[in-house]
Amino acid sequence: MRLRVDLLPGREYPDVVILVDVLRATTAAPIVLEKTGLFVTPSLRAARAFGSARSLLVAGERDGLPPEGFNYSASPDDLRRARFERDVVLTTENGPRALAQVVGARHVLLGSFYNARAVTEVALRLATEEISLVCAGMRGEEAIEDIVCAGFLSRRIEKLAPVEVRERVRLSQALLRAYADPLEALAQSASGALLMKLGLFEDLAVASLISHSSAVPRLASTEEHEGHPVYAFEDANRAPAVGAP
Ligand SMILES: O=C(O)[C@H](CS(=O)(=O)O)OP(=O)(O)O
Ligand SMILES: [Mg+2]
Repeated sequence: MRLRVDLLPGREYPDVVILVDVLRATTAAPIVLEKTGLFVTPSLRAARAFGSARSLLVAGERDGLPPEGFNYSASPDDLRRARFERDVVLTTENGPRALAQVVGARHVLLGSFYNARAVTEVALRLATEEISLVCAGMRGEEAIEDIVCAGFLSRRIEKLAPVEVRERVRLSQALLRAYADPLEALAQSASGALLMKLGLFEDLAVASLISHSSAVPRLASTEEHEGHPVYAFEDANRAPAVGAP
């Protein structure tokens, strides 16, 4: 089994992808999915239209803040406290765009520090040839927090199973070692700086918590809404096993 890290999305993915967008999409996703159904889209327009067509709650951000008319922001701290009466459609700037680049993989999972143990175990259960940890990045550039998290997840996977490791796995693990803890890495990242400027330090604190959720968002289906993709997720830890009767 091969283990790879991509600092940004950008190739064909044959088997299992763990998409990593620590600040904040793939931290928010398991938090929502623990409580209700989850859809993700890169498009603000599609989020609004799909949300109103299906009577969903709309969550997300642009420039770190919830767009007008949204029920929730992308804040993991707020979402942890929320009680959802309906399913949620989430749109953020980087994670959903990165998602659009990995949907060809056999299995697409969303991972972060927050669901680290669960997502690595599910990835190992599903994979037959390769696990790719794909960092979402920020506005097309590499993001420290995603690479450090990829280092963390790859180290866990290496402890759990024999894997053939590609060079960038070592690179991500070296970056992981450069920080005393995940929170320090998050605080030094561009996304972290933006969120702290907005007074959202608690989001960094929540995003650096390790294995607080056993929810593993797995891409279940994709549909078009007004010309934009909308991705439906299920919890791989609750859905029936692949191939089960
Ligand atoms: O959740 C977010 O706020 C980020 C945008 S930023 O990096 O904080 O500006 O979106 P994401 O898609 O989760 O990277
Ligand atoms: Mg991000």
